[in-house]
Amino acid sequence: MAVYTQVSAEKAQALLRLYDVGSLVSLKGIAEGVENSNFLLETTQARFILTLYENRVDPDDLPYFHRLLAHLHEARCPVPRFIEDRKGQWLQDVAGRKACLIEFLPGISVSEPTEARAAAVGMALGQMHNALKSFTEIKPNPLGQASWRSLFGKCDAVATEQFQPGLSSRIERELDWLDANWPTDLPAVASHTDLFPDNVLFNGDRVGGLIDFYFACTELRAYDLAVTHAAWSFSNDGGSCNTEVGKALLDGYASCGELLAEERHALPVLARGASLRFLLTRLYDWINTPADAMVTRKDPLAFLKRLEYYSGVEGLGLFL
Ligand SMILES: Nc1ncnc2c1ncn2[C@@H]1O[C@H](COP(=O)(O)OP(=O)(O)OP(=O)(O)O)[C@@H](O)[C@H]1O
Ligand SMILES: N[C@@H](CCO)C(=O)O
Repeated sequence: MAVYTQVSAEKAQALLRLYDVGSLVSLKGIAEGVENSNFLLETTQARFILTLYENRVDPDDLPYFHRLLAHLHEARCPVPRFIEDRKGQWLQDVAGRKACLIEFLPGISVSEPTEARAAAVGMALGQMHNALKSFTEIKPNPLGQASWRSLFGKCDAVATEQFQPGLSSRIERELDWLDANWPTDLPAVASHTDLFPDNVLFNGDRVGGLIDFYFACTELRAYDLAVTHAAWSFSNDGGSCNTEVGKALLDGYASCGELLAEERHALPVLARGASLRFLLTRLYDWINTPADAMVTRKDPLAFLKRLEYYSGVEGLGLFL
């Protein structure tokens, strides 16, 4: 349940008095998500998402996310807008947290992607990267390739071995391999870097919303595509790869965005990197989140399985 900070009806009413969006009808905590506290807030005029930023989002990064979403909205990409109050303020203080009122986008997130939906997501990602060519602000990726060794260093060695014997040496080998093979000269653009199925809202097979931009940063755009491939083309546990879904995603991307031959060539390496990134962040969270915490811990091994798949012969064939 991702409601870490409670918001009373009185506090929500006081917040809404700053805006010109009607008065409070209902306020419900949203169970999905693990990073922030999210509420579905309905007024006499419309529905909104009220997000309170918890410890994992640096408030200093919020203006970047605001400018990024404004740019994408201007370019007609399906992203939610931050709502401004009567004074033009979009950032508020609610219950001791930085908070924003955000446009509600209708749609459902899917748990079993089809080829049609994977193609639509690929197209939406390609369109987004195109639109962001004119967004020139640079924000380094705090979870980029250069950070993975030190992130692994923060995962307790004993707990890692207890989690799965041999995992430490497998990760060490992969870190070395990625250091030696990581591409550096590919096009970079502001990227989502976490476009998992739970961050895409569909109306039928049409993408109605791309949400949760709080990992957005400047990255190799083909890495963003590789993350999306790793997130969409496997069963949740990583045990099986749906090659047709993966192909539909890549074809959708190439039809709307730009995929240079050297970017396609680098995808096997980037997909291994993407798998290691989520293996490491999930491992770190697994070790450091108490088993009885309110948050559901995500399985790191689901991304070890993806890593092994991408490292094998079958994995290479995915991107030809
Ligand atoms: N703009 C929006 N329109 C409609 N629903 C939304 C919107 N933003 C968020 N939601 C709903 O709230 C849920 C949680 O949002 P989000 O994924 O941003 O949470 P989070 O805690 O920041 O993220 P995560 O744990 O996925 O990193 C989503 O799964 C979705 O159901
Ligand atoms: N998408 C991430 C969670 C943080 O956004 C994961 O599945 O590990």
